[in-house]
Amino acid sequence: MRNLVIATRESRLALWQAEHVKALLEQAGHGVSLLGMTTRGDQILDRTLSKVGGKGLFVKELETALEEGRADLAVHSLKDVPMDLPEGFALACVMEREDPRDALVSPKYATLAELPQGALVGTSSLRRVVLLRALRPDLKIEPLRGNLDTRLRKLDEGQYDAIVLAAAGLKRLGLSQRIRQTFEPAQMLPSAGQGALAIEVRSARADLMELLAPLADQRTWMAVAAERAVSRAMGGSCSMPLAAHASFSGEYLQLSAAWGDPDAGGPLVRAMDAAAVADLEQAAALGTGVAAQLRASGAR
Ligand SMILES: NCc1[nH]cc(CCC(=O)O)c1CC(=O)O
Repeated sequence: MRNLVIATRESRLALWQAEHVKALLEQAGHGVSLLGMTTRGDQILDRTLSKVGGKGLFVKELETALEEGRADLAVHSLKDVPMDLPEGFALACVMEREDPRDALVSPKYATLAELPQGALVGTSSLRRVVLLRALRPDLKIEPLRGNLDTRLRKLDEGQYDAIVLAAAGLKRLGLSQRIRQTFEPAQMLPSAGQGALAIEVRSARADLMELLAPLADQRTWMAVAAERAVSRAMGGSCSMPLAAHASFSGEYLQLSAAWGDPDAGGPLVRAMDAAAVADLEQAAALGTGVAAQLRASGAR
């Protein structure tokens, strides 16, 4: 029996996710321990992430631990993983997806529609800002940063009338009773990879690739491969308000994407397509095609 070390951020959500993978590996007979660490993304709490360097901020320190052999694997919310991993790193697997939708949390109001004119909504992503603006142009939308507990505390202190965040994080932490409304993808399209967990290793570790393969959920992996191909083709970074969501209906993978101009506040550009998809390459091709449609409709 080998001992595996999981590098993880120390937010409650990141620790839950690392513990989840640890439990699965232990069930498979492996010894597992966690190596907790703080990333730049956790330290910078006063600025919108898109302004300070984006997704990589949450994964860099974990990759250094893998590189230095202090850890074997890193567990990430796939949404936070850059489209192209640095040379020498690879995703060993993408796991079963939790709820991919966004959720409204509010002490006072049960739905977005119930919010009064000009109500103050907190959210941390440009994607949510442009999608919220499209649904309710009257709302006042302010940045909201910090881990889940911090965001909920700011709401409870009365700094916002409502906040919008990922349902998956709330559900994983046993906070689903705080969700007042879950937005269907047609209403508020999720971010590429939202709700899915991914395990990153050094590409050279074929032993780990094999050991982790049973944790993969192939259909989730294909769906997020299509979503991430949209982001990649659009030059995706989190400074781009881009949404992409795919789900299977039988053999068919249905992919929708939306892009909004953060400055102009103009209309959203939307695109969708579906195809029979049986592997990651076909899934990525579907995503590339949808990105081309977005561009043809004016997305940059
Ligand atoms: N960017 C932070 C982040 N990364 C992953 C999740 C939620 C869990 C998930 O999407 O898997 C969140 C919180 C949020 O967006 O509200």
